[in-house]
Amino acid sequence: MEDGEEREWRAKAWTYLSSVRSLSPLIQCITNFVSMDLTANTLLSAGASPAMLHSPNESPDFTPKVNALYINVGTLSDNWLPAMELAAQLASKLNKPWVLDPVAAGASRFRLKACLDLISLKPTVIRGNASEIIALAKASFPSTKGVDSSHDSTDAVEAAKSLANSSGAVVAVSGAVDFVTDGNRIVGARNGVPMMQKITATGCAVTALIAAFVATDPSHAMEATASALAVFGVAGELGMETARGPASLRTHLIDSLHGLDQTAVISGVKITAI
Ligand SMILES: Nc1ncnc2c1ncn2[C@@H]1O[C@H](COP(=O)(O)OP(=O)(O)O)[C@@H](O)[C@H]1O
Ligand SMILES: Cc1ncsc1CCOP(=O)(O)O
Ligand SMILES: [Mg+2]
Repeated sequence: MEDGEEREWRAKAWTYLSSVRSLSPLIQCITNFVSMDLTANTLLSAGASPAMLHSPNESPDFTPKVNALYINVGTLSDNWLPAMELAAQLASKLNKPWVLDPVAAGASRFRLKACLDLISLKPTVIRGNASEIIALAKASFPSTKGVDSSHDSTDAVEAAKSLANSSGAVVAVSGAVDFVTDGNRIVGARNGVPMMQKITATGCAVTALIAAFVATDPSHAMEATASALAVFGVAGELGMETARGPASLRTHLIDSLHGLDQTAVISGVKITAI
């Protein structure tokens, strides 16, 4: 039987999705080439307004207008890093929420240092898979195979707490259970289906969705983050009912996210305190 706290989380998740739909927050995405399409479509289907603008020449004009910034280092190259740093600096200075996806953080020294430098610019939320969060917490190379995790999310709970405490960010570790912590509290979202790991960029897309949820309520980043992860998971579960494999799940997930109603969210979201 569900307790009052679980019920509150279900209602909260629906409130966040409804706010994204009614406010349609503008999300600046500086993200990797692999994920651009799925990320933009995920944001659109949730009701947000994505803009993949990454030139350092336009961030001074554009970043002040956005509701949140999303930075993802997936296909990092030398010339993109200054653009990411400039946008992050602007967002921090303007008190706008910004969210980091540290793709493959432990795969190379360049990537690890880039992620740690970005974290020094005070992201509101960091969302990675277990291997990425462990690499960042240990600040050690080499510790990640590539973009896919070689750890379970439960292996990274202590690393997530430690990274949240050292960075001041809310930290989310995705996996079979998505854990979210501010360094003090921890909650777990038990939504989603394993097949979501077989679609490239679902992690990138859910981090962008976190940015949209946080944009509607920047002072409750932990609640918004857990809600975004659970809602994306519910969309995955519903999409899986008619999907035949990863390719059709990708389509059905986007359709389900767009069509989620109050009953589906209230009955589907599974968030509990750990
Ligand atoms: N075993 C699983 N069961 C259910 N959902 C999962 C599972 N693994 C990943 N997911 C979901 O897939 C999405 C991407 O997570 P993940 O694969 O961990 O990120 P990344 O793509 O960055 O490695 C998240 O929404 C997560 O909740
Ligand atoms: C395959 C790949 N290579 C560089 S970025 C990228 C996409 C990673 O997406 P995700 O972290 O969501 O699986
Ligand atoms: Mg990833």
